Amino acid sequence: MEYGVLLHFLPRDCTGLRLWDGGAPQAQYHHRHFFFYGRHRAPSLPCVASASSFSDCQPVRLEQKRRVASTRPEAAFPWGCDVESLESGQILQEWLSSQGLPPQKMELQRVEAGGRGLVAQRKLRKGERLLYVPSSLIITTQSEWSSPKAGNVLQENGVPEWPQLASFLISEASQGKNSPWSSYIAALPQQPRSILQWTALDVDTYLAGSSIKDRALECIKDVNYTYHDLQERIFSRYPELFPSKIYSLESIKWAFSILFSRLVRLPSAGQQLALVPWADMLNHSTEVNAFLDVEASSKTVILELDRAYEKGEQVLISYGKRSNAELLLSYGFIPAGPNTNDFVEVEAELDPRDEMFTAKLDALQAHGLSSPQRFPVKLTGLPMQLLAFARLAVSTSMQTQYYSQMAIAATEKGLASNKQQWDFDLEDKIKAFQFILTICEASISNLTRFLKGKEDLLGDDIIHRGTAAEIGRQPKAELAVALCNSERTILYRAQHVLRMELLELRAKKSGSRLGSKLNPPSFGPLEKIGNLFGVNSTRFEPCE
Ligand SMILES: C[S@@+](CC[C@H](N)C(=O)[O-])C[C@H]1O[C@@H](n2cnc3c(N)ncnc32)[C@H](O)[C@@H]1O
Repeated sequence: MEYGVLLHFLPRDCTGLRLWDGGAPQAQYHHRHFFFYGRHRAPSLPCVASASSFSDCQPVRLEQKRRVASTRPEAAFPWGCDVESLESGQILQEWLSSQGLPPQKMELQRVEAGGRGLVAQRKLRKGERLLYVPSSLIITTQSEWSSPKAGNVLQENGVPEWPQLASFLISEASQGKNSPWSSYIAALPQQPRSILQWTALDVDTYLAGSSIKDRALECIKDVNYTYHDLQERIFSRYPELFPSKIYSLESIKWAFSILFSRLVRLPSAGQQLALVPWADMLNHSTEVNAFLDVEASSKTVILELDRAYEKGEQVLISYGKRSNAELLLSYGFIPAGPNTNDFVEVEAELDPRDEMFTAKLDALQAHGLSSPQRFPVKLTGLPMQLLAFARLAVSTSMQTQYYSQMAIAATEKGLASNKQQWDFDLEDKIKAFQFILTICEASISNLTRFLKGKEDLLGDDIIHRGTAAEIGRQPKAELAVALCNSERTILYRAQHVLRMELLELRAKKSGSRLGSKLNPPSFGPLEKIGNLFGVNSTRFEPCE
């Protein structure tokens, strides 16, 4: 995963689509940038308030919740099904079989977390290959439109893949039974669970405590901008092909939510983006490493199992190495249990009262960074880049030539080329660790304040629940609480490590032997994923 991606995990590229090449080379559920013509050209949107207009971390009041509930939009289109509908799934499977999908070893069933999922009908071996969805049954930008003229207009106007695929879905959905994809579309949820189903007020209300709030608002805004761009440049110019009643903001949001939560990238097909019917009924697990891809010999989409399954067990795949916040944004859920890919973004900034502020800022900007700058604190460790930034921020040196070295070390590239950077003065090291501890503690306070405010709304017990079973039905407040709890867990771990580190450093400074007597920290139920911050392990690690 690119470092830059972690800092701006919905990367913006105003020239059009920029895809996020995250994680492993295998196929991943692919939620990335779909921006059409660039937000600067877009009209301002009354339905989406700007991030800065929202207050931070206000306790949520019941009246506010009622207001949110009463403004929730009704589905403005007749297609799709209830998120738990097995009947439409059955019809889908029959249609797929008639079109060449071979007999399956999994069956669509209701599952505890995730609505519907694919369940093994017999014992499945590790390494076994499943699915074999023929290429004629997958949707890509190359798929033929039932209304070829509409498809051609988008191609001729250079509309990027994401808005093209979204328009394809709407076009086919609007054809009803006349579309060859009608059985697929009928089995898609009418209310897919991405962040696009949240209003800006929902985000402001429920994600006020989380580092993800601004990203969520940006994401909603971006889809709004994309809709307005499409409307202005395509739909309004060809109203007979793109009637405004059908190509509405609501249907664009539905289509993007479907893409957010179901689109995959197929590595062996030149990284092609695709919707793969049937395969997209598989739910995600943070603990598996199985992905979809095209099998060269059969030219079909397959899943190779990375573990065995018993009959009746739900088969799971990986949507990629996603943090809980990313899973909430794209897929609308928070996984149960620890997620080793989880991280929370913290914001580090230079002190504007520092007399060397301008020189330090210049050094950062010369290397593509800024102040404030966001860094991902992962469940598995703190980023070394953050330590480099902290070192620059607390440096009392007037020697500006060192600033550049520190700024380089705060970037992904600089880290590899400068291994000597951590040999800095003990006093500066203490200050740098204290700087990071203060940032983490400020975020912890923010989250704690938010979670306390939520108690009124959710009842005392909910703060301690947050399991997949409870959040299976996805009330927004519960998702927000689960997210804030997971973010706070990461920050508590970081806080613990930093405090231990500071104790050691201060002991070293005062010549005491205390440092050598410290025990490795214990993380209770999270111990399962390893003593990640034990004294011998790396506490700071490079961002991937
Ligand atoms: C690719 S679809 C999977 C099929 C989906 N369950 C269905 O019935 O259409 C992705 C969606 O499934 C749900 N999902 C997947 N994995 C999940 C999990 N581990 N926990 C809760 N929901 C999950 C989320 O709503 C997500 O947006």
